[in-house]
Amino acid sequence: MSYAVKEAFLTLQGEGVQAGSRAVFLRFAGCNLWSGREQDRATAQCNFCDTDFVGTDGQGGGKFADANSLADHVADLWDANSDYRLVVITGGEPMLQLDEVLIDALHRRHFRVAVESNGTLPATPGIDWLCISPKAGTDVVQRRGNELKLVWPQKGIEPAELESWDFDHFLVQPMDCEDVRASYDASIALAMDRPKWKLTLQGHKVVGLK
Ligand SMILES: C[S@@+](CC[C@H](N)C(=O)[O-])C[C@H]1O[C@@H](n2cnc3c(N)ncnc32)[C@H](O)[C@@H]1O
Ligand SMILES: Nc1nc2[nH]cc(C(=O)O)c2c(=O)[nH]1
Ligand code: SF4
Ligand SMILES: [Mg+2]
Repeated sequence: MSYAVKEAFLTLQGEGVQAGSRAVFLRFAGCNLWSGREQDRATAQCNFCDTDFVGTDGQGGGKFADANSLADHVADLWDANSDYRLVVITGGEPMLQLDEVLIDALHRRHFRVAVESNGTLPATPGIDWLCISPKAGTDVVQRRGNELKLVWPQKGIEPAELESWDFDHFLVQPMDCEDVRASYDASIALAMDRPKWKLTLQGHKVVGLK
């Protein structure tokens, strides 16, 4: 299978329980909840996205003919430092393209494979670290993983109803928007109110990383 990659780059994971970890980010093009066009944002199923995932024109992006060529590209970005290899596969929605052939190819190159997904598609087997971030009004079929990351506030989601899902960590992440102070306050209130939830911040934005 071929893969459409918006961008791929080396950075530190900015979000969630693995925040601070050196990682190659592999951002697939395309999403099933928004076209990525600004004129469609208001009517999209997910309308607060902070990411450009349209096309294959970003840094380190392109079309890759097969899993081995894409896994080689990821390994090149990691460079000579060989231990603790981590790739974070995101998007867009990575489950539209991620298959077991690619996961196997990354494992053969000694990567741990982390994935960020909206949970509306079943997770591909073989993922080492799965983060699911539910979106209001969507049918989340993937209710098991390592971390559940709720962007907050979102009308139409009740945190209490997510607490029976099978995750090791329940995280609340302030929505980046015009009134980010209000998102901080709402997220602090949730974590103070419901001790199952931990506050996570988008650290890469604070320190100026991609
Ligand atoms: C761009 S999404 C790509 C992966 C997948 N489509 C998803 O939504 O989980 C990566 C992460 O950024 C989060 N995110 C997107 N827009 C955000 C915003 N405005 N503020 C905070 N987090 C945001 C998503 O919820 C998700 O956890
Ligand atoms: N540094 C950094 N960490 C991230 N964690 C999740 C991200 C994403 O866009 O999926 C992201 C991102 O875009 N950059
Ligand atoms: S599901 Fe993820 S990639 Fe798609 S629009 Fe929402 S935040 Fe962006
Ligand atoms: Mg991001």
